[in-house]
Amino acid sequence: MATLTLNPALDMTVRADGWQPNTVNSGQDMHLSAGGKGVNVASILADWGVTVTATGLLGAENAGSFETLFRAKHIQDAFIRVPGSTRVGVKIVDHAKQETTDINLPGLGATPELLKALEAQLDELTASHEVFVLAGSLPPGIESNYYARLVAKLRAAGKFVALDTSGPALTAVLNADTLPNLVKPNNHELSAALGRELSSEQDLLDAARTLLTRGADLVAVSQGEEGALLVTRDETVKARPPRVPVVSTVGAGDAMVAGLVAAHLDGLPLPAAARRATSFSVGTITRLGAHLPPRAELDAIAAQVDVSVLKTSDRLTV
Ligand SMILES: Nc1ncnc2c1ncn2[C@@H]1O[C@H](COP(=O)(O)OP(=O)(O)O)[C@@H](O)[C@H]1O
Ligand SMILES: O=P(O)(O)OC[C@H]1O[C@](O)(COP(=O)(O)O)[C@@H](O)[C@@H]1O
Repeated sequence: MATLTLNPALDMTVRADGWQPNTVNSGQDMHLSAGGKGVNVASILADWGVTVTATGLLGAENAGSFETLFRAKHIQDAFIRVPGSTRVGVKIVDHAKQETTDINLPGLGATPELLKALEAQLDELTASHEVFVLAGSLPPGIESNYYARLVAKLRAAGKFVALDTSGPALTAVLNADTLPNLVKPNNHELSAALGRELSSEQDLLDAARTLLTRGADLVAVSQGEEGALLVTRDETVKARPPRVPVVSTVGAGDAMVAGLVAAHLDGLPLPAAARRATSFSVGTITRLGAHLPPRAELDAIAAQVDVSVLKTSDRLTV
């Protein structure tokens, strides 16, 4: 399978317990990790034992930690190198309050020449890969309908396509004629993309079901520590995570996408897919960077995920 990251990020996680805005704070620790949504999905799927190719646009000047990650996890590096440095993603974690604050920057601009090279790379990968994960924001220079057009192209070629993005790029996909097989917005991203407040779980379910009638096969709406709603045309599942000591929530959503793709590859039924995806997310937030814990720890987390199958007509309480 292949992941596409048009806007990777070198995530700088600063631990500053009890930090306050608008004042001077002391930090305890700093950690840099190669990230960005598709990179994280690739990293977690590789931990699970899946053969992964990672493509996209990567700044040539600070590619080292990405290359180290790809080598360590045997991820095939199909990134197009871009002049300049990949953006830094600033993540401030407060272990005392169990809070994570993200500051995501715009990223390196793409040029028509780079997009041409990327298109050729994607065509080559289409010939040899069946599953594609398109993940993360679009950098400057890429039109907001980029994913929408790519989803149509990949699905016309018979590929399984998963999408995790936000903002205008998500709006464009959700309004297009061809939807991805799997879409995983969080509740805020889905509200913003549809331009209306989805304030109850019933609102989220209704929105998800509309996307299913328009061609998606699985809509997973994640809701942070509340868990996630996973909806197919036949079934609706709510997966609630166990409470864990959170090191950083960065990568929680990417881990969920990775878990859902791993479940798809194994043909798991929806409740088992929900359990696996949630265990991947919870396992990831107990450590820095997008990495799965050892198998025994992951299995123990999976056993603690609360999965309930809802009737289509069930009204949920928030
Ligand atoms: N604080 C938390 N405690 C336990 N599980 C969490 C927490 N935050 C996120 N998760 C798990 O990670 C999943 C994805 O998280 P979410 O924050 O919704 O994704 P995203 O990173 O895309 O916004 C959730 O469905 C949940 O299972
Ligand atoms: O591409 P975007 O939307 O700007 O997000 C980039 C950020 O998302 C991450 O992939 C984490 O995503 P999630 O926490 O949503 O799983 C970071 O590694 C990266 O800094």
